[in-house]
Amino acid sequence: MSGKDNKSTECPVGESQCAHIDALLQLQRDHEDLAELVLTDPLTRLFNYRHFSQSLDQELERTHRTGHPTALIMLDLDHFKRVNDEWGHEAGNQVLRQTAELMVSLLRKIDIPCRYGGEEFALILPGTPLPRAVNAANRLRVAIEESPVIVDERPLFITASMGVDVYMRSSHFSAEAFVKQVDSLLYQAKTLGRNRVSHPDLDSLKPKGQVGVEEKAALYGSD
Ligand SMILES: Nc1nc2c(ncn2[C@@H]2O[C@H](COP(=O)(O)OP(=O)(O)OP(=O)(O)O)[C@@H](O)[C@H]2O)c(=O)[nH]1
Repeated sequence: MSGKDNKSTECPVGESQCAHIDALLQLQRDHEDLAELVLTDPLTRLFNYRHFSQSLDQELERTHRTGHPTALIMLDLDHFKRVNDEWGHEAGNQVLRQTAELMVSLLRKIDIPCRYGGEEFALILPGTPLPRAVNAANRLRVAIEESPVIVDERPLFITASMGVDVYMRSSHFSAEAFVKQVDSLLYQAKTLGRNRVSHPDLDSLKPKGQVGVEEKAALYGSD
């Protein structure tokens, strides 16, 4: 701790044990705990819908400012109702927690994994072109498929379906419309048989005519 920090926790009346400072530090801890509670989902410890909504707005604004694309993955566990029905609600909760842990371990520190609701997750990947987001989604899909949850010493296998798309500086629609678009790709993944990642075809995304350097980087990455 620096001398400056020490000074900030000195007792205002010069006593070695200071009730005022203790109370202030406790208040600060309570405030941090509350802030975390407001923004996180208690079951999975991922960010909750409120934080997702705020972060997506911020990241899309950043995309407009900097030109760096924002990718969004919407993920839904497959046949989760069956898991609950056949293995019990607590086993279902265990699956949700393990899926969240896999997300955190496979994503970058700057990515924003959120529990969107129920068995649906939303992952914001700042500064990520579409092919990289699709790779990340597929890595996660395979990890989920290959990591059964152990319940009473028995393996419970689960799979996930995902939709992925990217928001670019040239995208002029709302965050809500973006989520809806990615959600419909997720729906497509479900109807195509589940345990898959649906995304726009890169060729169909190609802008007509000359492709700008920035747009090219957003679509394909800069390397
Ligand atoms: N254990 C547990 N179950 C949950 C939680 N939140 C939602 N669910 C369950 O998730 C299930 C979702 O079921 P559906 O929406 O029918 O979807 P599904 O069975 O996954 O089917 P598809 O999405 O079409 O593959 C329901 O049974 C909900 O009760 C939770 O926090 N814990």
